[in-house]
Amino acid sequence: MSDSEQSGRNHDEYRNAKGRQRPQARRTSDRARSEQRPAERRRSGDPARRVAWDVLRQVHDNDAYANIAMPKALRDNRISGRDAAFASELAYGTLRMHGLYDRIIEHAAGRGASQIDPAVLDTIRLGAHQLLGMRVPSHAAASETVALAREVNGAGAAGFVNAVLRRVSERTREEWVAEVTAGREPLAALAVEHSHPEWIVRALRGALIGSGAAAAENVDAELRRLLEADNDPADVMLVARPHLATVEELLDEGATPSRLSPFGARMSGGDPGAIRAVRDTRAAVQDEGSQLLALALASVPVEGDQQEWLDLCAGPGGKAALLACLAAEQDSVLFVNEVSEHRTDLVRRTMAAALQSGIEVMIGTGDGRELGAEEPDTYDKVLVDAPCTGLGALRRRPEARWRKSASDVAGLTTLQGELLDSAIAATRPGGVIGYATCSPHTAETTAVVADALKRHPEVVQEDARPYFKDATGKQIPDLGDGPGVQLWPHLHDTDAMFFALLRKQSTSV
Ligand SMILES: C[S@@+](CC[C@H](N)C(=O)[O-])C[C@H]1O[C@@H](n2cnc3c(N)ncnc32)[C@H](O)[C@@H]1O
Repeated sequence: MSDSEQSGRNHDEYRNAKGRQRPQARRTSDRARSEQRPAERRRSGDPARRVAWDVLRQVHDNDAYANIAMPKALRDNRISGRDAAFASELAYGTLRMHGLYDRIIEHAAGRGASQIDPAVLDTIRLGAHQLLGMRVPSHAAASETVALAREVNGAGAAGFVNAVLRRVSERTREEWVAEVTAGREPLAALAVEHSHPEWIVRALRGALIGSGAAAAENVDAELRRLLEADNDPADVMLVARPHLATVEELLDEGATPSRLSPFGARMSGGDPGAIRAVRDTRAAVQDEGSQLLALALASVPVEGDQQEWLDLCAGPGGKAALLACLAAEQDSVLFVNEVSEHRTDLVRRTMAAALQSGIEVMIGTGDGRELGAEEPDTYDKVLVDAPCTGLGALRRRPEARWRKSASDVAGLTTLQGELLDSAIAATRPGGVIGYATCSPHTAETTAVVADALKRHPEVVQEDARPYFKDATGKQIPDLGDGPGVQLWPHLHDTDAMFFALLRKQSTSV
């Protein structure tokens, strides 16, 4: 990227693009509520359950993301404190677990889930989660959900909801699991019990073995732990961006120190947006795995001063912001590229404090697949945090598992390979490439890297494990057989991030 291209991309084009892109049309989430008659609204008496139902409908009807829809719904309905925590657990837990609940509901209702009106099915799912996944007393779970059904589904549907929930409440969760998994093949049974699509369970099992996190004799126990971790709501992790904020600032706000990242802090409750350092982007929400990846790439030795680093596909910029701060520490500069103008805009917002503090960052929009040909042999370090299925972050995105399909993988691996080719071309001899995914699927991780190594004899893979240190400087355990690193929710309490370290040889082979 030349300076003139940079200034064009950074300022004028950015402003033009921003001017053209109007905000998305407002979601119609409140439609059902506003259509209700006041008398009906009063009868519901439980705004928290209603909010949970609204969020489920937005997710299933409008493809909304629950963790974006929920805070807005809570704000709009002025729900806070324990009620907000209840509504969130109810909606997120239901979204995660409805793979299991639907099988139970089918038994209890005597018909397939697809034969139940989707809005009614969501109400029953909420009731099932209260009965089987939360400590809500049975009578309250049933009566409050039937009241909700009366409000949102109508009196006729409420009778059906009542009958189904009464049957659901007749057995414990363990008894239901035994009932609905009976006769299924072991992985299919595990998929139902832990509410994951079966193709994902198979992919995770393959990844546990492929990365060395499990062997044939213990893989099923490890897989079970992993699936349980996916269903366990993860604490919010924060990063104090170096030189912009301190971990102490976050601890003063009630966070606790993180175990792995020296810049991390853990929040077990509360709203990260209420923290000043987060609001002004000196700190941010960022999984520890992502922090470790950026720290690892920053710490890999590459000869030469005043280096140029590149984040090839950077939106929304979480790793780029950390890398930019770490680059500045080494008197180096980060170049940031992202294909989507909207996401480049997000990168700028993520980077606001870094940019204001004078940290030099060059931000541009372009197809990362072309950048290697445009700027060959240029960068000292290149990060490819590739678009992927996101199977490593299922614990953070309640609905994500149901939105992916096995057929998504092939298209993504082609793009991942092309981005990696371009990153290799853009790296100067002697420089390094960090290839990362937020998925442990071996087709997206080791297979993409192995194929790239076949195409590029000028590149060798190095052991990335020595660069993964905890907050005290000790080697992090259980990183797999190497040379790539695979993190796991059940082993590291991080998202299942993958990282491979490649070095372009100084002389061509
Ligand atoms: C996994 S995300 C990166 C996350 C980012 N590193 C962070 O920590 O915030 C992958 C990004 O790649 C971008 N992308 C997809 N195709 C691309 C391409 N051909 N060139 C550049 N970026 C691309 C996507 O828009 C997305 O923002």
